[in-house]
Amino acid sequence: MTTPSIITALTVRDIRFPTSLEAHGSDAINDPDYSCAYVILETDTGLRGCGLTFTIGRGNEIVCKAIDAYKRMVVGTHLSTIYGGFGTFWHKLTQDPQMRWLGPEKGVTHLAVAAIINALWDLWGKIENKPVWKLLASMGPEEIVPLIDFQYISDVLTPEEAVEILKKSRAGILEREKSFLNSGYPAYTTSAGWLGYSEDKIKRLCRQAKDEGFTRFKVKVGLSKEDDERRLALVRHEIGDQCTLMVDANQRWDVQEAIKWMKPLTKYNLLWIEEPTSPDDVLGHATIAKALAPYGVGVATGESCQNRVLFKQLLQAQGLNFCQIDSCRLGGVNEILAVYLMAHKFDVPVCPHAGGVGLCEMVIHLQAFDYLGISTTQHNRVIEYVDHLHEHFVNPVQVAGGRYMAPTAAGYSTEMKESSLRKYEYPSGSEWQRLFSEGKFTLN
Ligand SMILES: C[C@H](O)[C@@H](O)CC(=O)C(=O)O
Ligand SMILES: [Mg+2]
Repeated sequence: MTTPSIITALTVRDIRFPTSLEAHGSDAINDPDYSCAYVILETDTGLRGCGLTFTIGRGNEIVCKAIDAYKRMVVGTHLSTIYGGFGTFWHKLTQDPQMRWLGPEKGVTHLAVAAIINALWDLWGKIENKPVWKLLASMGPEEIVPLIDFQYISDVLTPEEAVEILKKSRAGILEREKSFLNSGYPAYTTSAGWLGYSEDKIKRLCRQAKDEGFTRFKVKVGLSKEDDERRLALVRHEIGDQCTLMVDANQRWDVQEAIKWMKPLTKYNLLWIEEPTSPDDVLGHATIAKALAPYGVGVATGESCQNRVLFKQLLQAQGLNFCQIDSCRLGGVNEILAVYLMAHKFDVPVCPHAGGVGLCEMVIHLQAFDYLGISTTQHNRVIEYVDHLHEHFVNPVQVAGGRYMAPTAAGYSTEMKESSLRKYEYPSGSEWQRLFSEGKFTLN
């Protein structure tokens, strides 16, 4: 293969799936149509890198527009400039002296950066003919650390400390890689726990997931105390006392409301309450974590945590017991590595968020590298799995016996099938045209 040398084009496509029709992904706050702003990078040799950032429908067009605004900083750039100084290139995107005003490093512009960075990692894996987890594992500490922008986190983690952590963690990496290739990584499922599902559907999906080997389940809560009690009693009965159960409120409560709401639910032996309050409320999370600790319930958060700086504060304030990085909310792999290293330093396990489209495909690469080269353990760590939309990917995630299998294809597993892109591009795709004609959706 001729190695590409320059990015010649960046295309972005608005891809949406009508998941709200069957309440897939529903929770106390969100009624999602799982969507992605999908980026295709083309190079001078015809090799393509594909990336995405996740949204839940309306507003996806705004993220696509934001990605367009970054085109000028990507198209025409030599790959040696990007991959030879990835942390510097990442900083250039996120600190552009005008685009920065729309953030900084949060919201639509940070989602846009994530999609571009994810596409660049997919391209890098394809150039090196390695899955991204293997690409990362093949890099030494002195290659990993320059990928990261340490601005605003150097009071907690310096490049020198990061090198020391990575050097120490390399011991045994080959044995851990063999173990990962043989037995993958433990998962939990949220697919039985969406808030809009009927009790019969929840029962059926719990049984199905248990038959498939899952022993960890997450259930949505937060709309009605009575409904939460009924649903948790049902799920705990279906899965039995030996299985692990977590709940997720998707930012529904105020701080004291969260504590009051959760106390009676602790009888269901819950591992964590996820997003109990605003993702911006660091001290609120710390108050909830302290109040629920005597009940043995941890706090998990991160899927809406805007950047490494907020994660830094959550870790400093002991506002989370489980760190849930999201492959598209942060600015892609480079920033996520910073959060993994900080979480390791604070001895907080990372359990990636993956409830969306394409997220499962990415987080297995990230969590595999945490196991191989950062925390070096799978203890108290688990990756979320949702059983939606994997059929639209060229290299979909593989899960068996309640465990993710190691991806083997080169890249970041983010490439989608052209047939799916054509069907689900919004609003011109054939599926959307059909849904409009049937009156199931109106063009908003
Ligand atoms: C809107 C999404 O489906 C959200 O509910 C996912 C989530 O919070 C999770 O998977 O955790
Ligand atoms: Mg969640």
